[in-house]
Amino acid sequence: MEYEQESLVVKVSEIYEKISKLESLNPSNQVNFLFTQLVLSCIPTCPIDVTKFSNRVKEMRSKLITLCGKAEGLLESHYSSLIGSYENPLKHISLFPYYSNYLKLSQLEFTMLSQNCSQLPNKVAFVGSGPLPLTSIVLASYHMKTTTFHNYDIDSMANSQACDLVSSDSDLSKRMFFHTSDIMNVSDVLKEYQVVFLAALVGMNKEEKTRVIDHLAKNMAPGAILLLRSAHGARVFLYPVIDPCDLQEFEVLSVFHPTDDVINSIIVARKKSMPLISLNQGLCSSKCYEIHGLNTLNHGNLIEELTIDEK
Ligand SMILES: C[S@@+](CC[C@H](N)C(=O)[O-])C[C@H]1O[C@@H](n2cnc3c(N)ncnc32)[C@H](O)[C@@H]1O
Repeated sequence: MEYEQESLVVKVSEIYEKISKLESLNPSNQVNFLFTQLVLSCIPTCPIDVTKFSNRVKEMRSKLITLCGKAEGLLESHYSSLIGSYENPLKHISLFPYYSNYLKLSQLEFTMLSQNCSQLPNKVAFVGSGPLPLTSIVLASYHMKTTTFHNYDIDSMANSQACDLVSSDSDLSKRMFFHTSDIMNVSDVLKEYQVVFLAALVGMNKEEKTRVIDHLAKNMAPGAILLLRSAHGARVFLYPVIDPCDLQEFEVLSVFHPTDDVINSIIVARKKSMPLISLNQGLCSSKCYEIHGLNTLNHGNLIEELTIDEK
């Protein structure tokens, strides 16, 4: 393991040790300080191959992702309650400390979607919308003003909080729907959505996430778009990673790895209409492949059309 990766692992491990000893993951100065330190440590986008980690580091990473997921859920629930206490909650949505990150992430996801869809979708699903469904709210408010959003969450409390945020808004209350279910139990209706968004925290490891992806592949309509969140570089310590080869039933259209404070990578893929020999097929044989980026976004970041040289 090169020096840069080694020192990163040491830093992340030290922060993990402190986080794992916290009494509670509810928002507090101490929790916020540690997770801010963790995120800042994981900003570098130096390529990291998680398959090369030792078992000890793999185990630490898996536990850390779970702790991050719990803390993110508690943070979103905390702010959803606070924002929901106002008469017009959506007018106070920017109280969420990472609202500007969601504005950027949603802008990027919309840009990538627009580059791969000939027209705006009428009906989309967001899987893992949570108590503070910011992506759906931002997309519906600023980018997709005629689209209906069907938000799925396994947690009825999360949906109840989310519903409270939009119920007083004359527009979004008619375009945002919330369904309480494990997405693994949702099948036929999935073929009605032209686009399915998959949240980063649905499936807390590659096995769980690929099970969800395979379920979506089985039930989405041919030609429908799957937009999912992954992680790249040091951010692999915060979220599970999905590689193009994990999307065998899809044609991977573009991959985006942010280099700024937007943490998630974005993958846009289209459900294959028929068994095609696709660009991302066969990548499972060798993990060491390069995705060459074309700097086509004026964000100074990389959006990577899939030109993959298999090594
Ligand atoms: C806390 S939100 C965070 C959303 C975050 N912004 C992201 O991109 O992941 C993640 C939500 O996914 C939900 N979730 C996890 N697994 C799920 C599943 N199998 N089906 C439906 N919802 C699920 C959780 O209940 C949680 O509310």
